[in-house]
Amino acid sequence: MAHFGDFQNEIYFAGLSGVIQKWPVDFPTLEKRAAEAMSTSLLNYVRGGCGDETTQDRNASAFKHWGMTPRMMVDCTHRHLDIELFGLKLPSPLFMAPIGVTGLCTQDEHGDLAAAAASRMTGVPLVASTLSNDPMEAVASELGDVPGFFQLYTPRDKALAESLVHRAEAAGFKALVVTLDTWVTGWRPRDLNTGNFPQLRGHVLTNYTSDPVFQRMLGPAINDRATVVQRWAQTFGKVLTWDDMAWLRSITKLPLVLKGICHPDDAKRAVDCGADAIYCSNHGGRQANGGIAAIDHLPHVVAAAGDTPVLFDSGVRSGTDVVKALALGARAVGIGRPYVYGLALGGAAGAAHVLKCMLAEADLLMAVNGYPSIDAVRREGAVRVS
Ligand SMILES: Cc1cc2nc3c(=O)[nH]c(=O)nc-3n(C[C@H](O)[C@H](O)[C@H](O)COP(=O)(O)O)c2cc1C
Ligand SMILES: O=C(O)C(=O)c1ccccc1
Repeated sequence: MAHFGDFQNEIYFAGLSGVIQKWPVDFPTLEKRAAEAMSTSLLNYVRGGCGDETTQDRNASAFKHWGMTPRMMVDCTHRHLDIELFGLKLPSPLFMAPIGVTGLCTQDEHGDLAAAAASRMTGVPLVASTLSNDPMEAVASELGDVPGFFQLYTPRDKALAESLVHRAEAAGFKALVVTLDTWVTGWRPRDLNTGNFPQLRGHVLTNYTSDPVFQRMLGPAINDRATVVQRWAQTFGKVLTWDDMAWLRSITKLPLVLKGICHPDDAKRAVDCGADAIYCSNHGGRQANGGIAAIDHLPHVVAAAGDTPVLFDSGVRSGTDVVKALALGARAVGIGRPYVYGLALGGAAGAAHVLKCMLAEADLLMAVNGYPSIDAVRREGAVRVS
């Protein structure tokens, strides 16, 4: 696995000496280039959010309202970006958020394997989505020695839910991330106007069709796409309440992470119910419109979570954003759309490039800010500017 110093050599020092990267190093150019490479329908699905996209726009722009203060006369020759999470030592605080259509984002439609390969190339853990073109076992094996986490969309059928979780454990995933905010899809005008929902066209359902419980539910109809989609839609989104926590806790020994928590009281409740980590996120502004930016929720969620680690995503577009989220208390920081655009442009290598740029920028910012470690970043914090 490459070291950050290598990423600095590969991207930053190479740039200083006149080497031009194959793919952009900044998000706006990356998105523009990816938009040229992707089909309109896939681009709409990935880029879009809910309603008039106010929440989604706020997610990214709110990072500008947080500022950090540099410290001088600190030896930052060597920075330490490693973190501990679930007893695992991770080389950096970055992770890849679960994205249900990564499978469709490469030419060969094996984008889930490409995302896993990018994880292996960079050491940045992947949270593998339930919605996948390749079975989770294949994704896990592509990760090599880099730990991966499995994201669960909890089916209404409990036997199916338990089967997916047991498969994730057997495949070697190191944590279970249960997404709470998407038992039903948000109001997404771009997709509604074009009738474009990849899952409802039979894509990314391989974790279901490869599952023995789902196969039993369907019988011979497992080979009939229309029936698969219909049964999937019937079972997709269990309405979870706090009463389900005991059941969720009972079906796995893996660390349990609750994704989609934005309210401090929900964070407290999650900790009381035995969650091992809180994942503060508003699903990249794709579920509930009219909300405040996820990064503005983060400090309150962190305060409420106490010693329980808080993961964060939604709106992270640069290494600077990564450092700000850490300064506001996140233990680990996830990115969504940026690595998907990398995948669309250059497969595994393209996604790895995006991750390397994030890490190289974050590392360099820590160097010039006089923050030698993540502890130092957290200690210095970030302040809200009007
Ligand atoms: C195209 C797309 C598909 C997504 N699919 C999933 C998913 O399958 N499971 C999940 O928990 N979150 C999913 N998300 C939400 C991401 O995990 C993450 O919360 C969000 O993308 C972070 O925001 P960002 O894209 O602004 O970085 C998806 C997001 C996008 C853009
Ligand atoms: O597109 C998404 O954000 C997503 O996660 C999803 C998953 C299943 C159904 C609808 C949306």
